[in-house]
Amino acid sequence: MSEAALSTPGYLDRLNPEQRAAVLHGDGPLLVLAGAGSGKTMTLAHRVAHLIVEGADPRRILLMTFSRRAAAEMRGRVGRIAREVMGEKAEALAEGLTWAGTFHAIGARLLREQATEIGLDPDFTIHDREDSADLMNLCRHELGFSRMAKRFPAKGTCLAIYSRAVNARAPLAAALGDFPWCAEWEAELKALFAAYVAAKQAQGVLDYDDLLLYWAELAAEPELGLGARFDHVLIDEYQDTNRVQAAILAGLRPDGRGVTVVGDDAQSIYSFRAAEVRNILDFPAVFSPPARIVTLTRNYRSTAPILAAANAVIAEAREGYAKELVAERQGGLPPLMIRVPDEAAQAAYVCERVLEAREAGVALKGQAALFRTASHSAPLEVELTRRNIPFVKFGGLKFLDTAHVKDVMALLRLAENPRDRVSGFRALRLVPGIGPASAERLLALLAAPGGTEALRGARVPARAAAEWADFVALFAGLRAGHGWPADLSALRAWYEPRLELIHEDAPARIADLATLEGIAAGYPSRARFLTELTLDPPAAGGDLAGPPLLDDDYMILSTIHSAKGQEWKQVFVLNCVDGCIPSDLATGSRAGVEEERRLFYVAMTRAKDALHLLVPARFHVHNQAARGDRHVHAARSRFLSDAVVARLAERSWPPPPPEEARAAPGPRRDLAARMRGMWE
Ligand SMILES: Nc1ncnc2c1ncn2[C@@H]1O[C@H](COP(=O)(O)OP(=O)(O)OP(=O)(O)O)[C@@H](O)[C@H]1O
Repeated sequence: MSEAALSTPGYLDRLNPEQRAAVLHGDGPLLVLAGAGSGKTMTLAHRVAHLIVEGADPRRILLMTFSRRAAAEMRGRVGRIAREVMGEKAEALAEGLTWAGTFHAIGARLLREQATEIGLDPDFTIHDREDSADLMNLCRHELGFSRMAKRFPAKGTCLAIYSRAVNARAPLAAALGDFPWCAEWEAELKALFAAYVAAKQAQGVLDYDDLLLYWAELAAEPELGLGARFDHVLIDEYQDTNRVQAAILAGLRPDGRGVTVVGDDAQSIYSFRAAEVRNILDFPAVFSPPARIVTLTRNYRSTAPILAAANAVIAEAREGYAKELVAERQGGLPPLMIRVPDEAAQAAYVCERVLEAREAGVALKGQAALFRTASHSAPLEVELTRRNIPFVKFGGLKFLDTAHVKDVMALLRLAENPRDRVSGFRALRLVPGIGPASAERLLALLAAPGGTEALRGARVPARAAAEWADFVALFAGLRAGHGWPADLSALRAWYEPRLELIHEDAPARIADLATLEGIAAGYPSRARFLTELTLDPPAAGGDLAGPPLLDDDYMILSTIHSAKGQEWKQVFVLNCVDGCIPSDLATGSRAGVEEERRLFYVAMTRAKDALHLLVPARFHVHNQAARGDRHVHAARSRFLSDAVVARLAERSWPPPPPEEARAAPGPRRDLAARMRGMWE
């Protein structure tokens, strides 16, 4: 051990023996198999800090997390731990941890740096899922598949099949096993995917999957030297990685030296993105000698009764999970299963309990309502607003999905890469009078060398003529670059007056763009900004807000997927009924139901002190025509089996009226007698 570590013997004392073993493990491959709330994030942060304390160069540590937020938190934690040991100079070292981020964001940076060596344009732009579906649609149209006698799969389905095939590294026929209704189109889909790949390459765009695919190829070529750039590779939430990600790791570190992966097979919830739980189960045997496994089974988060109920849920999983978690925190009340008549009552119940807890000193930020699908929280959002309880919602409609933000991003992307047709198509049509046909023609001009100049003299429809010169001036400025985020200010100055002409709610949209400019200032360049935001869009207002909002207290509303890795003192799980969880979209297959069970387990294990599982007797059917009023009567979720319910306390809410109010026989107001009385 180095002197620094010896002089501070207390620095790993707060860890338990298994956690400490994981932190102190040497150079061979390591798998930390950690149950919910067992301190895996904490252990990983200590391991990184320990490596730095021991002299590792932080710039040669590759740390992959599930979200940008998780990476930022991890950097903060590492910095704090290292500072305890090394004092102020740790600050600079932790800041050197520049290769911490999501797989996709790191892939994008590495590919840009090595672009010219692997035949990529270093100015490539990245398409989000929607842009990718649009490009797929364009190819589908150009191949004549949109005019087939029999209906050809829609653009989103085509993209899903493509993505499944490449991420699972499976032949198309195998990927079609998950889309049996499309199997008859195998030959056409193959032609379509070839055209899609050619279009992406011609336009200098990469989609999400490409970032991993190209990276896997790059990592597999030792002479390109990627593996030699890093001494340590650490990956969090390994249960949610897919085969391509496993291939990247294998390429970077064929012998497993310096590799640490951390995860929990019982929390694997992303198979719909081709995540492969076998990655973590098979990890030790990939290496020879096999990786060391450290198992963390002490749960520090939840009280014993909450953990007992969560353990009972996962015990019914089809595959057995090896770790039965043991609670460190004894005492506490059993989780509540609350029966409510409907979602309005559910919302009222949550609000009452939240306010009650706040009176008792639990901050709103320590309380969260979790739900399977973003739309499930709508009645609660109304009730919270009515009662003036501030909240921030994670998951669901993203800030970047709004039309005006997409417009701005498209124009910035086109300035970055004038060959990007999907972005160009959107951006050019912002000029009033430019329709689809003109946009196509102008894009062809723009894609040729000297394109920006060619735009100046381009023929445009008469209706667009007045605005055209302004647009070209803006675009030429953006191409040349005013600096960052000055580009965005220039763009806003052009776009916002136009927004005011089109939209009644322009002020709100302009406020969004001001927020966007605030975020932009946090990135060193336009390319980094576009890349990072496209890959990991801010999930909620809270993600975007600067310090003022962060000082406020607000409750958290989150989809269960977005709640991964987090914890709160009091947790409400909404709509614990069949059809919501498990979602009726998943009940078609056993694997689907098993994944929903793990999702329910993730939700329950977020709670530290209090857990409320809400079971409305009827719930509103979502995805129906606007203002539709279909309700269904709901059955308690199948995951709340008798064995699980035995570990819960059951209540009805609102409570039945007191005995005496109910007891009086006969009608409370005898209107019939009044009617008779009129004639007496
Ligand atoms: N050795 C320990 N002593 C005391 N508290 C601990 C210890 N290890 C972890 N904790 C606490 O337990 C809680 C859970 O830790 P952490 O978030 O790291 O768990 P996790 O395994 O990443 O959870 P999950 O996978 O469920 O998201 C945190 O509040 C953390 O501070």
